[in-house]
Amino acid sequence: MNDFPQSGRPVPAWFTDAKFGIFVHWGAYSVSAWAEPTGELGVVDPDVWFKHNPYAEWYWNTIRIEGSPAQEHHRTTHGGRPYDEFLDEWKAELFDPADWVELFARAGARYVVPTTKHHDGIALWDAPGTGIRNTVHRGPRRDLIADLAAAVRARDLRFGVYYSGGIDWYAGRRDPVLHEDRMDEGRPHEAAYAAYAHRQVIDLIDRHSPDVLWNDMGWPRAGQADLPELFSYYYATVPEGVVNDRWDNAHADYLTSEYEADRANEWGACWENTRGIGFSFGYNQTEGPEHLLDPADAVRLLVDVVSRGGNLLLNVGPKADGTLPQEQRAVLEGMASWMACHSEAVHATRPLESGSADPHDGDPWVRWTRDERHIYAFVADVPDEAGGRVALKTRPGLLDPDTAERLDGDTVKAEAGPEGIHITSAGLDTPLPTAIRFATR
Ligand SMILES: C[C@@H]1N[C@H](CNC(=O)c2cc3ccccc3[nH]2)[C@@H](O)[C@H](O)[C@@H]1O
Repeated sequence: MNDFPQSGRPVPAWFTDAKFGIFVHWGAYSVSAWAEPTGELGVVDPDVWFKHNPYAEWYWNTIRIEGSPAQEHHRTTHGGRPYDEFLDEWKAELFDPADWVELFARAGARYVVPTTKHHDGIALWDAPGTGIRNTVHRGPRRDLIADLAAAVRARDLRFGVYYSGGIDWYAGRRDPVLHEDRMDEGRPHEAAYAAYAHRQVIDLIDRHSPDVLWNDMGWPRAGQADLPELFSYYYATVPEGVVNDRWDNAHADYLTSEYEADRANEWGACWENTRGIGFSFGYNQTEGPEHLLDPADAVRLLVDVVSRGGNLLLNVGPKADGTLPQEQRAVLEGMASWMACHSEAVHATRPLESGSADPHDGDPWVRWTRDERHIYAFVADVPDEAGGRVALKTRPGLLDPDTAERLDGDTVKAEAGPEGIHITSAGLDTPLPTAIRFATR
């Protein structure tokens, strides 16, 4: 958990209003595309995590752990050959950034954040200091970041960059990380690496003026004294830019949580929860439907996060050929269908004042958002035997029952009740939430 106050700089309204972003983890690890679907970060026993890492983007680390199933898989499937060869095998021959971005936009995403350099040190652009170990000179032979940035901005979405400043198993020349207690041993802190990383982040700023600087796993100690200058340069270049909280407590415009880890960061003016659609960020071919969110799960996650004042950064892990896995597309398509009539209850809303209306888990499932003139109740899983009738606990006088309207157009009846508002409407017995709009008194 971060034990420092957020920067105090007001978070730009575009970020607080955005509510929903798409993370993209794409790399040489998308060729191996293999991990054990062990479970969620923050739920899996840390003693189990690294040897049975569900993050397919950690493949190079996991195959170097003696006795790991990934090591056995790498031996039997890839003959134990060097990880670096996956960069040359990665062709991205079907990469169509406009197709990706159209789906992201329809799903309701307002920003997109691709990995520019993950822990394996392979850059998805012609990054300074990388020589030919990047996707411009090998494998795809394409500046994947520039191509995606152009498509994102052409669709009027915001563009951010993920950069693994804290871990670089190549430039950092580090042994595998075996346990979270020894995570720091896997991190390079030398001045040479710090200068290398600093120069690359400056290059990304110069090339793309990214709206989000999403660093991961901290920053090399030898370079931390230079971070204030880096952030000043960033804000001078991108006045509405936002910086996340993973710079070793140096600075943050907003805090992040990941799956169930660091959930204590979910407070304050704005925060962001990130996770994959399954248990991995990089594409993992071993994941089946039982490991993935379905559209209702994804919508409920988004609504719950937004109702508590956060953003959701939901990840897609493209295949090596540049296509989005069909099962991940299906989740975003489901979100797009729902968002078509629910966007107003999500984007640019705020949480309700605490105590004015109760969220509820179970049957029914209830969450709330508001804007200047309306309050939105999201309802799901209303038991059938209740005949579609559900009591919403609200502060007396908060809502005008006569103004109730379902955003999907179906009919709803509302009347004042002893604990707030009673609504009666058919078809609320599904896991997919339905929003009911009320005018505020
Ligand atoms: C977005 C996500 N961020 C991860 C950073 N890792 C952690 O924050 C982390 C790993 C871990 C393992 C045990 C206990 C805590 C941990 N945090 C990366 O390691 C992932 O590959 C991915 O990029």
